[in-house]
Amino acid sequence: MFAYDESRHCIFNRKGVCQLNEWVGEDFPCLLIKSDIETTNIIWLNPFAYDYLGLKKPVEAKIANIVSKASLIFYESYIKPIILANGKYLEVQITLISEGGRRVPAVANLTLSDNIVYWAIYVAKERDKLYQELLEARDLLEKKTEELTAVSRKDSLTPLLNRRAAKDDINVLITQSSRAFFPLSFLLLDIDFFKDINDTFGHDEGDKVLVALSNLLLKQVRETDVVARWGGEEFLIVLYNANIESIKSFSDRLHNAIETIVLPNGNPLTVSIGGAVLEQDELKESDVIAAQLLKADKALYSAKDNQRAHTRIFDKEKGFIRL
Ligand SMILES: Nc1nc2c(ncn2[C@@H]2O[C@H](COP(=O)(O)OP(=O)(O)OP(=O)(O)O)[C@@H](O)[C@H]2O)c(=O)[nH]1
Repeated sequence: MFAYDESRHCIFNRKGVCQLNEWVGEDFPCLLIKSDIETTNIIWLNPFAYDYLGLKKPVEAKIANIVSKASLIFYESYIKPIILANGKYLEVQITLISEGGRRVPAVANLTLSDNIVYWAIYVAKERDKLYQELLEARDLLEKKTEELTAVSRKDSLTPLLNRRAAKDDINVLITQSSRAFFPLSFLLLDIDFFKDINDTFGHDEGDKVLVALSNLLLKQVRETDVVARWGGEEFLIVLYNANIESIKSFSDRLHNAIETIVLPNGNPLTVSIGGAVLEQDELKESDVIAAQLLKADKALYSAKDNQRAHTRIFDKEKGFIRL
């Protein structure tokens, strides 16, 4: 048994506890609506809903008047059967037609009791805004992470990879080669008489030479190769799927290209290169990179000891081969 106390706008149950106070609806910052399950006539709205939808009292509207056509079809074909079966449907996305015909995304919670559908509708503008902000923050974070990763992989002076990033990339190539073998060529490249360049033209001019050479190296290699600044005036190039013949044609081209970098005194820049080709059985080494670099370094020293400005390859049978 319920009793309605008009002066307090309250419906009390037998124990005198207030069960429903329709005027409290004024305080809810969402749309509260009651509709008939059969006719879809709107029976009651809270003041927030009246204002938001721009309806006049007494309300003579149906659900069709306050939601989009697509939302109405969705309600009739999908939501209604569910609330008839389960008594409720929570968090459903609908589109409201607000005052002035504006379409507004909203989220509705519906319950069914005594053939009346109780709608609590939250206008999703703020919610969408928050979601949008979250997406933007995530995108920004991803972009910043990418930028940071790129910065942490770069050498501080030149556009080349630093040592650590190069090792990471070379290890990827080594793993691929272990699955289905292809040769990798390790080339250590060292500028000739770089100390003299610094001493004669100054450290800044020396830096410019390092940057010019780095840019040139990037132009000479393929996407799949790795180029890094390995130390002060030493560079590492790992050629993907390259044997001694490949190194020969690559280094011929490279020496010619490097000589187009002209020093302030008019002399061309030259470099010495020491190379080693990774054999399949060397993939078993505990540190494949270190083992190849040791061979390449020996070949580089051999080139430095023999007039510089050329490439030498370490060969375990023939010793050092001048290319
Ligand atoms: N400008 C500049 N110089 C550097 C940088 N890193 C190392 N160097 C210099 O590179 C020079 C290397 O000198 P050396 O090892 O004697 O080699 P080199 O003069 O090229 O002689 P060879 O290799 O035998 O032909 C040193 O003077 C270093 O100070 C750098 O980032 N910028």
